[in-house]
Amino acid sequence: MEKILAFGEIMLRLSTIDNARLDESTEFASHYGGGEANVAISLANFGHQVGFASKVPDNPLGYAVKKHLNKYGVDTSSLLFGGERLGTYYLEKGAGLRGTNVIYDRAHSSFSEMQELEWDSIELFEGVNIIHISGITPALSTKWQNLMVQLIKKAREYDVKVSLDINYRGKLWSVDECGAFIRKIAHYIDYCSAAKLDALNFFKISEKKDAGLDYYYQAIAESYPNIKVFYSTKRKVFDAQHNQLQGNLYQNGNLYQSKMYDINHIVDRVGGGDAFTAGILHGLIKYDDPQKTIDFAAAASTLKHTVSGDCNLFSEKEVQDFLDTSGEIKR
Ligand SMILES: O=C(O)C(=O)C[C@H](O)[C@H](O)CO
Repeated sequence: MEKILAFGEIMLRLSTIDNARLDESTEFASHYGGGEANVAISLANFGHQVGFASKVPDNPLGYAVKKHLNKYGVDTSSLLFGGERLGTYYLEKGAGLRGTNVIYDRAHSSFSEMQELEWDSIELFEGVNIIHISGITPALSTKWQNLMVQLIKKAREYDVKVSLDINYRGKLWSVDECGAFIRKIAHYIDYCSAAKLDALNFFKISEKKDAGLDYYYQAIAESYPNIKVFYSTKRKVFDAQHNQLQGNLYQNGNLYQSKMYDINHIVDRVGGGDAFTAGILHGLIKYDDPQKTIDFAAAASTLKHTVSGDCNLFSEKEVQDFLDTSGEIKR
């Protein structure tokens, strides 16, 4: 069985209730969030062997994170304890035309303050086939940019494939900073989330009139033939509760697309991309069929929009049932 190791920061998420503004909120719903942790949990729910490497404070807040991950079957033997605080983020939930707003409170967190990779590489990569990382971690500090390069190179030494979700976060760093970093590590990546804007902004591909997504993937692959799989979602936002979503997967020179889902009652959109990424990794590991993989990933992401919190809570069978029945009552 393949083992995946997700690596990144996990945070406490405090969300406003009933779409209240943050400054008038007297109570918050609490969840845990973090792009890579969300992927780990979703993969565990699909039945994979998955670990999560991070650092949280050595206090009840950190222990609660461990319990949260363990509840879904995520291995926490690489979860370190120490440092000052658990990163937090606030989510002011949007409604109608008012979009959701994220406010980070993660400076000086145990994870972001790490000065070196505190793991023993042999233990960290023991039995691991794929490491999943995202562009959120290097956005935390220049120190983390250096550490990520070290981590990725180590992963390659141990013959571990590298999955990167670019996950650009404009509140953490600039497009230029992100692009410079992505181009620095791109030669070491096997699977990469990227859409047209990522191709233009981060891989510096020139825009070509009327070119389809496959043109951009092919152009990136010419410079980085090591990237075997590209994937992205195409999203049309009507308002905070109504989006359309379609999945794209580029493999072996071909573009595969899912159907376009009309999600007209969004409960919580955050983590939808992570659910999609987990669906892609699941498909790459389990199905030797790119069309099946993209159909599964888009369905998994669509289902995620129906539950609160960052994590996708559906099993492989539930996603498969949804693909087969599309929302019918099951009796
Ligand atoms: O934005 C971040 O840094 C997070 O990791 C929080 C959320 O979990 C993430 O954005 C969801 O993809």
